[in-house]
Amino acid sequence: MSDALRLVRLVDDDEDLLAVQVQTLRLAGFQVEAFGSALAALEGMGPDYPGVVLSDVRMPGMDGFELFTQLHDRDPDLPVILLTGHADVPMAVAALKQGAYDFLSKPVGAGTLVAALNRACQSRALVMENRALRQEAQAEAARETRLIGQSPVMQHLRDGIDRMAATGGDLLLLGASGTGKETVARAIHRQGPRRARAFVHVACATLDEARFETEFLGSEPQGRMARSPGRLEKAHRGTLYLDQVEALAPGLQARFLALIEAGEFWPVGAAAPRPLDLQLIASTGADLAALVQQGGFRGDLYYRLSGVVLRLPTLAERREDIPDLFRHFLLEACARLQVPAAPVTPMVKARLAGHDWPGNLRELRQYAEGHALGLSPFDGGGAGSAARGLTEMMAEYEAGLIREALRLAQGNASQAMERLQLPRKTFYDKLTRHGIKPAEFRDPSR
Ligand SMILES: Nc1ncnc2c1ncn2[C@@H]1O[C@H](COP(=O)(O)OP(=O)(O)OP(=O)(O)O)[C@@H](O)[C@H]1O
Repeated sequence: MSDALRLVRLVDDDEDLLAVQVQTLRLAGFQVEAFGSALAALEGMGPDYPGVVLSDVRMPGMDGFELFTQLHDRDPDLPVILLTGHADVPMAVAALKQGAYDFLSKPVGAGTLVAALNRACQSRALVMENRALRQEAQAEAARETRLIGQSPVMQHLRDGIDRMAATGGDLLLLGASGTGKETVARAIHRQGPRRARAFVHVACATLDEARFETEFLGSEPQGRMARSPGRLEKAHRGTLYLDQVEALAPGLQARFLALIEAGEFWPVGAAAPRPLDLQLIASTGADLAALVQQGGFRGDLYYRLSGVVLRLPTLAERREDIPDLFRHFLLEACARLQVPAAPVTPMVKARLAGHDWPGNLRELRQYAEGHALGLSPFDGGGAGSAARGLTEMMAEYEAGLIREALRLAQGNASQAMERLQLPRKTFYDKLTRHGIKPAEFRDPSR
């Protein structure tokens, strides 16, 4: 049997029979939870129970049929197998019609029992997997973000996304905080052949040895019988996204490298490892090559991860996308917060043009949200207006116009000056005051 969890909740008021069945099933490799009454077996059973139920029908108090009915109400997909004596067959047939998985007539041989439970566990595993995928797809749809932006750097990035989705190769995403690394990783996953499988996000900064074992590998926590699949297993056939890979502790860097080099993982309940099949996307805002030089990151892992690198531009490198992005975030915020669409005032435009947006898309998104709530200047006297005076806003607007002129002139200062109709000295004074360097607007490929 493949990846199915072989977990059985066994219910029988006959202690001797229960003991025999427990032994038979444990020998056959099942994890067994034994209960002497239906009431006890019902305890803690919710729709997320990953196993199956095998119950005797005839029991004092609540009988097996009633137990099945109650379980069926909680989760109609839960496989319940009933063990019946000769006289109970009509009742068992009625239970089948109402959705019981199967019934077995006593006395039942070990082979029949094990085969029926194996089938039930397989069916349960399929249901649980489908539910998990559906949930993931719903969450994905809720998170789904259209990649906004028509700037050349963004077009270039889109080509990279298309290529990576088509090849399914491993990839390193380089970009400052908030430039959209995770969004791009999700876009690659969504466009690629693994879209029906999971996209698993791993925040490397939160991983320590213990969490690597339990949460990532899914190893057995002390004293617990059931192993649950770790994030690695969940990413099998899907995409594994290693966020802030530079934050991976040195010991974990070594373990991680060994794992991807070996290309194997242990699924829950499996007797042997399986070949690991996933698209690995790592992201970093750090200069990993420099970290390697300084001994802060393993060179071998760096080379393994950085075969293909996509660099995400900062917002300052694609200022022409800012108005579209802002409108997108604003509409999204107004819909989410259920407030009327906020107008884009001249002061907002000035801020969009003048500010440097060091926090990139995340900062722009927050600003849009603040504007939707009336917190930006002159939108109703919120926090923003108190913090920023007219002089500051004018300076920002001015800086924005100068940048725009330099961009249109591709860094040529004389042309920019002409556009702005400014004398040379005034122009250069303003550049100094705003810390603007024309060279940054030149096209490096020319
Ligand atoms: N091209 C895009 N178009 C529209 N929205 C985007 C785009 N890229 C990113 N976003 C949005 O910008 C915000 C930041 O993006 P994301 O979380 O992907 O950045 P990140 O680089 O992974 O950030 P960090 O390094 O801080 O984790 C998110 O709200 C995301 O939905």
